[in-house]
Amino acid sequence: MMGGGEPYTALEESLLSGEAAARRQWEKTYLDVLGVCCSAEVALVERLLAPLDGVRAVSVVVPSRTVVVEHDPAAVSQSRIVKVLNGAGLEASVRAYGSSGVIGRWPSPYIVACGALLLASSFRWLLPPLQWLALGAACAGAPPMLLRGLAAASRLTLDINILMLIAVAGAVALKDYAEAGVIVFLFTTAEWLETLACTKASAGMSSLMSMIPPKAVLAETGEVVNVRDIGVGAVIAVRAGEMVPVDGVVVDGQSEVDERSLTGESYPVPKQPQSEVWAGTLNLDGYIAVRTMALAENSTVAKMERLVEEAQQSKSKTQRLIDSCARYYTPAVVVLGAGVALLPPLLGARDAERWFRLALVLLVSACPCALVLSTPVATFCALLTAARMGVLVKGGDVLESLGEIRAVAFDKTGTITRGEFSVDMFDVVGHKVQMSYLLYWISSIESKSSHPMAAALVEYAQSKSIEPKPECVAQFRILPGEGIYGEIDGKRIYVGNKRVLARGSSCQTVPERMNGLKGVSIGYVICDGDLVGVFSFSDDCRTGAAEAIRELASMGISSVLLTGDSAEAAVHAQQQLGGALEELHSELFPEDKVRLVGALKARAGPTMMVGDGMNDAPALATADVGVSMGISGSAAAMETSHATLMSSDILRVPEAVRLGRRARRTIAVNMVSSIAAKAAVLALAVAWRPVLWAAVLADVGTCLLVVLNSMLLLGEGRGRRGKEEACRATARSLEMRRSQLAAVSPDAAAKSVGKTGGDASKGCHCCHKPSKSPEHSVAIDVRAGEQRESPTAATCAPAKKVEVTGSVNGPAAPASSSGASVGCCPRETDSTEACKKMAPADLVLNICTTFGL
Ligand SMILES: Nc1ncnc2c1ncn2[C@@H]1O[C@H](COP(=O)(O)OP(=O)(O)OP(=O)(O)O)[C@@H](O)[C@H]1O
Ligand SMILES: [Mg+2]
Ligand SMILES: [Zn+2]
Repeated sequence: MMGGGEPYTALEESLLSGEAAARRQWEKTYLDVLGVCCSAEVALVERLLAPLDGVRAVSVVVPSRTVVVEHDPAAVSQSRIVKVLNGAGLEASVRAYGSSGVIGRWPSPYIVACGALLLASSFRWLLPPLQWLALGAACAGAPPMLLRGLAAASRLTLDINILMLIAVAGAVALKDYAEAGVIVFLFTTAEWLETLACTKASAGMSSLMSMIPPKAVLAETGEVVNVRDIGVGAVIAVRAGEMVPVDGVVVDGQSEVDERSLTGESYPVPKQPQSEVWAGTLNLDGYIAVRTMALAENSTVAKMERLVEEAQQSKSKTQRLIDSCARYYTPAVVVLGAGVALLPPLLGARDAERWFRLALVLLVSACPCALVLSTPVATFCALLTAARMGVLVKGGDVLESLGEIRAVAFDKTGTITRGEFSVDMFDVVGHKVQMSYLLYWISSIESKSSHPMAAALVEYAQSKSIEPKPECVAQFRILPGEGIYGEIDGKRIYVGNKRVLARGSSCQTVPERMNGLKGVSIGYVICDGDLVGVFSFSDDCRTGAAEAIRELASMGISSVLLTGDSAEAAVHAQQQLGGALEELHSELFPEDKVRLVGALKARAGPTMMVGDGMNDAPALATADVGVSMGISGSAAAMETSHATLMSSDILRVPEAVRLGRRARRTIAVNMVSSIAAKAAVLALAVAWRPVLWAAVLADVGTCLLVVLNSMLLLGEGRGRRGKEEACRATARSLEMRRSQLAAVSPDAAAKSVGKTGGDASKGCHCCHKPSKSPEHSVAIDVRAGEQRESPTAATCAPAKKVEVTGSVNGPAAPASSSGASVGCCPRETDSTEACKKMAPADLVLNICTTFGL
């Protein structure tokens, strides 16, 4: 965990009184702490808990008023922690497992008493002694403020509670009891309202946090065990309607699983033996037995939780700026306030009371809480929204960078394309080896590689009833950007592209017939220095890839393709995309990708790189925002990236950029309005009359507005999606089933394709618009192994720069009109505009729903 305290290193652990340390069992407790309202209290919470023995890490999530404590229950119990926090008036309680966090709907008795007394005191014009009730109101509402203020003061921190108490004391000193009562009432009520507003945020957070069921059933014995106690390799039973408790592989049964919690897309994903399933996803129908692949604490969803928590801790650029200013600015204003109160009377000014009031107004206005809240609350809400739509963003910094992106570099294999290759052609060259041997060698070596092409080759061999034997392979090596090498049966074998041909064989001429092939990746097999086999692959673009690139273009973001594959394959992808990409770069080594991303950064500005493979990791790290594809993508890419798309839906890329932009705008609005409100109050005080309650209202009011405005980000992307989302989802799940069907029986798939193909020509099956999307039908045709046709439209191309680096056979194919392939459900850009315009109405709506009106 970052920020709140570092985990013990092994060394420190051993330095701890040996035995005790060894027996330590860390556990995480989630606490609802209603008293946390400002960043000032974060320091307080940390100072309170960190010194306790047995507490390893403390993290405070301000927007959802959650404190996460990692502690050893044997050394310090949950109730002890709660007691310590409540001792400082922080109103802490342990969050029950799976509960939705803060529930306090009703105002505390202090607020009620304060309000009632204040109301009664307003009749003082009838009965003057009633004015004392206002003093009573101030006293009734003050205890929680007083407790927190004292706790902060005793630790030499200056917080909002102290400032407010000074203001109340000042009002009392001026014998203005009504004002004192109003200040206390406004302050406590605003805090309560803020807590209510935060319920939404914390509900969102716990819906992320507590998806994993606490218990699981062992398949063999039927025994119910704690999820934490399940080891790797155990087989657990998951019945219909249950959550999958641990990441694993299905070993028995068949079912459909809703992976929305991870991918943000809710449609049933079919699972059968060998399919991977993830913790936190919902088994919809059917029984499956799952062999676990990770401990519960290492499951993907647990990693996600940790990331969202950590993202809260890592401060963004804007936030750091505010923090560093706040440090100087609060003491400066206290000094200034004292000066304003004392100097003019000392210099002989007549109106001492006015100056004193002015000083109090200055002090209250000095509270930076709205400004300090303006970034973290917005960041938190945006991160939560991102996570819910299946984009895991690792921190506020990344979110801010997302909003600045001017160029996107896409990897080809597995990012723009599906990464599901099919072998179109496989031929033996020469008479040195037989086909069956060749296939046996290749599939054995390839089964040690994780490249998408490897899977296709292994499958191809298996379809010819040849079983790979990876255990017979020696000296296996990956040659980045080229292919692989391995030794089997005493033969030294290279498999890969043209470069491998140059490396491994003396004959460097490409066989005659290979020159005619266009739009496919070609592979070579070299055995002991001789070319012995050639094969060709094809791979299709993902649905939505063209749409995503066009959407980026409409946002003023240019897209380029970086691939390790051949120029022909790059051009083929560009054709399938309808010429949407601005530049193509092919036959790249990993370091070329890094260089090109750097060049793009220098030329176009902040750059995003989207990739999936091992060879993308350095480029991902170089980009301003590196986005890795999918949970099933390469682990290295996921580690080095700044954000991960949990699903393979590439349309999330423009959506994430849009979210980043919205977040930046929200933060700017928050900051400007919180500064403007203070400035207005100060101007009013100087020009007219210092009104203390107005200053308090401006302070707590802007705090509340900042929170509510930030929460608009929680709804981002919801209304706009809906129907079209459902439409795309069904289309995709149909497609998936079809491809599964194709794997089992190509005939059946072809039939089903024929049917849908017919539909596609008439219109989209769900929105009934005439389908103009060649992308749609082509994808299907290719799947079924029918005649492939490129989706080039009849309209001629707009002048677009298509730059192809690397060698190309023949001139680059003309880019087809990018306007031609409109998906069946175009994303309504107009409705996005409408959404933006609705913001003020949204705010009202948000306030109403938040307070249950
Ligand atoms: N396991 C393998 N089997 C056969 N060929 C391979 C293998 N690994 C790599 N190659 C060859 O090397 C080329 C470059 O591989 P690399 O991993 O750098 O890029 P890629 O993943 O194909 O493309 P992209 O960069 O778009 O993801 C591939 O196009 C392929 O021709
Ligand atoms: Mg790749
Ligand atoms: Zn404040």
